Formats: sequence, structure tokens, C-alpha cells
Amino acid sequence: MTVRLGVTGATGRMGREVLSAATGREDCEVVFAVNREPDGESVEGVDVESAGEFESLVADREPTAVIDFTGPESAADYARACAAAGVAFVTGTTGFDDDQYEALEDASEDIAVLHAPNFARGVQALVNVVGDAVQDLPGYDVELVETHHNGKRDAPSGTANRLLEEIEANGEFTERTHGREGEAPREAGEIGVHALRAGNITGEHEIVLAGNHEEVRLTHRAEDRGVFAAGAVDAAVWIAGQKAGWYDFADVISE
Ligand SMILES: NC(=O)C1=CN([C@@H]2O[C@H](COP(=O)(O)OP(=O)(O)OC[C@H]3O[C@@H](n4cnc5c(N)ncnc54)[C@H](OP(=O)(O)O)[C@@H]3O)[C@@H](O)[C@H]2O)C=CC1
Ligand SMILES: O=C(O)C1=N[C@H](C(=O)O)C[C@H](O)C1
Repeated sequence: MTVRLGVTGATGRMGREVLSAATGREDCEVVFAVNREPDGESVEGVDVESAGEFESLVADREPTAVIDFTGPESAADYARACAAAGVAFVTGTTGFDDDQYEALEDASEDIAVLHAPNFARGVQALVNVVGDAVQDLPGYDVELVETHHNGKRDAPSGTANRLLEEIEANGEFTERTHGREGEAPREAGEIGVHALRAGNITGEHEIVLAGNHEEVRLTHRAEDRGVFAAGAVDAAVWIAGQKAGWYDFADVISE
């Protein structure tokens, strides 16, 4: 079966990569792409249409799934529109507030919704191991450093927040310290969280565990945005066969 894809945020950094990844595959077809202000542009041979046309494009072109990399407010709106139209929704957008995230969760009652703050397979592996590392090293200090390009809006990154959930799962760490300044020494139960924004860096996440005169560093470095786009297209192809519900990238990888 060929999966019919709609793409939002088509002229953005990730939208362009998604179009490049999707148009190079035989198991999917891009049936439309939209951006907020497209300016008559085409990306990878796909005409980019106005976001205002989204609902009529969905009705006319009948996508199986929509892939979204826009911003939290628009992703929540697209989730609602996809739910109304019965179209599966895959989003890699990060930086949601509680209400926006709830809109995605509500949509998953009617359609298949998959949200992943990071579509790199290596990040999923990091998510899988970080909790074990914390568990195996009780009493060690843990700090997280994430580094991204200077155009990124949200901090800490969505991936950092996901990793922090894993680190906090066993209850040893209860307080996030964002950045660090002043005179007080580090306290037990504290995780330092540091966001760097510089140049064109695609995305790096490092967890430092230190104690007992030793240190462990777990690092993921994305070398190219194509890795995220490939994962998002894999997710959209996978979700085409799924019933309404909430999914994450681990569900895609585990099959
Ligand atoms: N899960 C993952 O693996 C990854 C997630 N991300 C996340 O994806 C999101 C996008 O990142 P990135 O591509 O770098 O950001 P960009 O700012 O480069 O791209 C976002 C695009 O969405 C467009 N846009 C904004 N609002 C709408 C709307 N209502 N309808 C259609 N298009 C809209 C923007 O248009 P305009 O410029 O005109 O506003 C822009 O072209 C971020 O939240 C980021 O954190 C990024 C990389 C990987
Ligand atoms: O905005 C980005 O670029 C990225 N955002 C995601 C995040 O917030 O975790 C994933 C990746 O690190 C790139």
C-alpha cells in the first residue's frame, strides 16, 4: 500500500528534509504540503500551498497521514483538524504547553496520533539506557547538556525533557536546576540542565554521571537532520495501519 502524506511546515528546516525523505521513497506519496506563508515556493518538486488551505486539501487529496514540524500552537490546531477529518497525525514538534499537549491527547481518541520529540533511532536507544545508568550509579551526580542551532525556539529541547523523565523515574532526582550561578554547592537530588544555542549545530544531548572518582558520559549527536526526517516518514508509514490511540517512536522501532 502506498501511504498518502500531507506535510505541514514544508519550507522550514525539518519540512524540507521530510519532503526530501518522502519523495525519495516508494512506499509513500506526498499529496500536499503547506506552510504558513509559502510564497509560491516548491520543495523537492512539491508545490507548497498556504496553511489556510489545509482543511480543503485534506478533503480533496485524502491523505492517510499528516507529518507536522511547525510549532506547538499550530501542531495542536493541526491535530484537531486531523481528528475532525479522520486522518492520522505524526508530529515531531516540541515546546508544547499543557493545553497544547492535551489537544494532541484529545485527538488520539479519534485518530492515531504519534508524537516523538526526537525521531533519531540513536536517541531512542539513549532513552532506553539512561534510566538503567542512573539506577546502577546511586549517589552519582547527573547533569544534562543539550546543544542546538541558534534558530531553535524552545529550551530545554523536547528530547532533553524526555531524557529527564527517564532520569527522574526512580525518584533519586526531584529538582531540575536550569543553568547554574551563585555560590551554593550542588545539592543531592538536583539535576543540572544546560541548554546551549550556537551556530548551525543540528542537535546534541549529553548526560554526565559523575561520582566515586569516575565519570560516565552518554552522548547522542545528530550529524544531519535527514536522520529525523527518515524516522518521521517511517512513523507515518507505520501509523497508516494503526487504530485510534496514542503512539510514540518506540512503537515504530519495536516492529
Ligand atoms: N522530533 C524531531 O526529531 C525533531 C523535532 N524538531 C522540532 O520541529 C519543530 C520545527 O523545527 P524546525 O523545522 O527547525 O523549525 P522551522 O522554524 O525551520 O520550521 C517551522 C516551519 O513551520 C512553519 N509554520 C509555522 N506555523 C505554521 C502553520 N500554522 N502552518 C504551516 N506551517 C507553519 C514555519 O513558517 P514561518 O517560518 O513562516 O513561520 C516554518 O516554515 C520544532 O518544534 C523543533 O523543536 C526539529 C527537529 C527534529
Ligand atoms: O529544534 C531542533 O532542531 C530539534 N529539536 C528536537 C528537540 O527539541 O529535542 C529534536 C532535535 O534535537 C532537533
